[in-house]
Amino acid sequence: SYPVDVDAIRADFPILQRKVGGDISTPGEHDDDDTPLVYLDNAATSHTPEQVVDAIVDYYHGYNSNVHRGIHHLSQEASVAYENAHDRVAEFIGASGGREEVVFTKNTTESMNLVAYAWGLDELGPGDSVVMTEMEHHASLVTWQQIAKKTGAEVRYIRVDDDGRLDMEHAKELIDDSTKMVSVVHVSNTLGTVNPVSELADMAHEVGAYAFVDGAQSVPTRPVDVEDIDADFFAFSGHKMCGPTGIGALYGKRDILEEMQPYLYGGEMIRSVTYEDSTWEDLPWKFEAGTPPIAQGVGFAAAVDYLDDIGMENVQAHEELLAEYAYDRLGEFDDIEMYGPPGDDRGGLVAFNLDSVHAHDLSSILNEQGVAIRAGDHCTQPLHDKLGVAASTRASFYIYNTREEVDKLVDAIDTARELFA
Ligand SMILES: Cc1ncc(COP(=O)(O)O)c(CNc2co[nH]c2=O)c1O
Repeated sequence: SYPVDVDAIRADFPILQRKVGGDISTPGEHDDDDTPLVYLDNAATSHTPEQVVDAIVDYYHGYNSNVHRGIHHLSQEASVAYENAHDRVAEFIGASGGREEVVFTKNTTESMNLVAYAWGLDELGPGDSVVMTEMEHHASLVTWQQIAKKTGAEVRYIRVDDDGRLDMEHAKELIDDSTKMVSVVHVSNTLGTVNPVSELADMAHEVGAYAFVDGAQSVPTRPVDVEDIDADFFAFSGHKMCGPTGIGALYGKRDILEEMQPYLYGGEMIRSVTYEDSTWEDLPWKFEAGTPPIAQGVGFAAAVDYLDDIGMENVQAHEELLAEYAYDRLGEFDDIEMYGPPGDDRGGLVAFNLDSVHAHDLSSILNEQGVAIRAGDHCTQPLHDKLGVAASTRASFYIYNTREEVDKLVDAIDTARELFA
């Protein structure tokens, strides 16, 4: 048994019935596919339930229009749906300020860049520091690294110890009076480590710094309350939480967003424009220049409804059950090296390497058996350098995966082991 009704959930995802293995040059044609799909790449992107697809189709069929209160009926319907989607996402993460504290972006990466450009370029300078961790995703690591180069600020990285957890004594050393931003990943998409973001936010606030949490792997997989954590900013993506691609969110405390200047200019984000200057719309529209991802916003809200119906405590329990099961199964083999904390103390993913088989070769062999996992550095290249490996293979689980699919992963690895023996 599982914390969620896996069979009922799987019925909402027709793609899970797919067979694979045929010619990939004809997307959408599957007549020569014959290998059942085992999808274990959810940290890269999750699948999209019928309920979300239907909401997007209903939008295009029923009330497609540009937003921000055109005079005609369709525009007003679309505006209400798009604005309400902001409220729905805000409610999901415990943002009591509602839509004024949730900016829709393209993805987590754009959310990170919005703060780096709209706040970082103005507020950072020589003598300032931005503190991150060694396990950051490139979305934050490269962004703050480059903004620091432009502004003369310094980036610092909290050490990750041998079992994949943060060295909090080192964090205390790095977060000091020079620190203006502490930007940390909540759940590592490579190690599965769950970082103490509330404690790190407190440490940031003690020195007058902001706390930015990268929630791309946490908002989809566990209950998140941004006000409990007391984050000043929180970023996540719709496509990793049953939503469509092309939409993400930046949560920001209202008074901080109010102070920030936009960094993308154009229509929809202005209140008045003359040849000499312009004034800005209210939050969050000030940060949403141009025609926004309207259909994606509707889909994002439908994805939040879908996950809420399952219950995020149940989503978390299911993922952790599968992560622990996978950690135990893979741990049966001496020729498999796993990265990150023990199986009972991690998010729903396991990155590993099989001795003497390069991650890309292993994932190719697994793919031939229908098992979809990720091989590479998972956009955490510096972390892989630190681990002393060029790449790793990563299995990541979600609400529709089962123990049997973990067993299929283990069997497929066995096939690879024999092939390379
Ligand atoms: C922790 C973390 N931060 C940021 C991002 C960036 O999200 P995006 O802007 O929507 O791409 C990802 C996506 N992680 C992955 C995307 O593909 N493989 C992954 O592991 C992530 O896992």
